Amino acid sequence: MSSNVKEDIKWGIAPIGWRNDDIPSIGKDNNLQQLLSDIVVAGFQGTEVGGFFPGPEKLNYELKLRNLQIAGQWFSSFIIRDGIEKASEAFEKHCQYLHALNAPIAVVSEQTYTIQRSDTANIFTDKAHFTDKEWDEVCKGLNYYGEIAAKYGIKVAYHHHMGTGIQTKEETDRLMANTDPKLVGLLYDTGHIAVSDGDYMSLLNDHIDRVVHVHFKDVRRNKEKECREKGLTFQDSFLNGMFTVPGDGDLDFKPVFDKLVANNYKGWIVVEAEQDPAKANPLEMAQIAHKYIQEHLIEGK
Ligand SMILES: O=C1C[C@@H](O)[C@H](O)[C@@H](O)C1=O
Ligand SMILES: [Co+2]
Repeated sequence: MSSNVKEDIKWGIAPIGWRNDDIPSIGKDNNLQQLLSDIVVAGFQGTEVGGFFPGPEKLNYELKLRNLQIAGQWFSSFIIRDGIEKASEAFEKHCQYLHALNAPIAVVSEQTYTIQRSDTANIFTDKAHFTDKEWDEVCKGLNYYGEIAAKYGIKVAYHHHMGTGIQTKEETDRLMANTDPKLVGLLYDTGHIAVSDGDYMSLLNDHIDRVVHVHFKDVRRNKEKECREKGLTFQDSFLNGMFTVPGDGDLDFKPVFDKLVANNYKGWIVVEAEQDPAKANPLEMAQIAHKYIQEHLIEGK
């Protein structure tokens, strides 16, 4: 059965185009009210929580004024570094915050050993790796996160991510094979898998039944090539324009969207494109994405 596109799929855009959690100085003048109002102007239904967002009371107030919803929030997990018990305590607080926002998704990434915030590591060659014992610990911990999240009516969406121990399709296959489908879902991020592996359809095709959340991140392949040749860090790569919004880069989102719809995907698709807001006006980028989605993906469905 296919999705009913209008009812089953919600469209969001992430704060990362306005302000970047990994480099707080980027876009620091874009405040919450401005960001949320831009999202409404561009025509999206919601967003994810950014690192600078306030507590639930103030945030719910600002969201209600604009009829916006929260899809979820990134959680930096340290199961390997801190052990399952301590990591789970932090995760439970995360779920309580999401629950107060009525948000359905906890985006999880195991950040032990990640190089995504390094000032020197080459994002294309220096990624993290886990030992077999660490893999077992992460999978066990993620299953436990799934149980915690379920108490709050929330789903765990695991985010494969450049620079981390779970980046490639092969690594994501291993994660999916060793976690419980009822407890751990997959966040499919087009941009991360396209830069990691080149091919971005195989991951979706093989794990479509586990996908509970989606990030639409486009890639400028010429910029990616330049960044790869220079051996840049993750931050320098996105500041040099490696990522952009759908419709502005080289990925084809049509087969991705068609696959999701054909498989009866129900949930959020969040546009997420980290760039330098001083070079790429966030509202203009949001409008480009919205136009592309309407004209190339939704129309005719
Ligand atoms: O989902 C994401 C959250 C960001 O903080 C991260 O660095 C970005 O690349 C991403 O895909
Ligand atoms: Co993402």
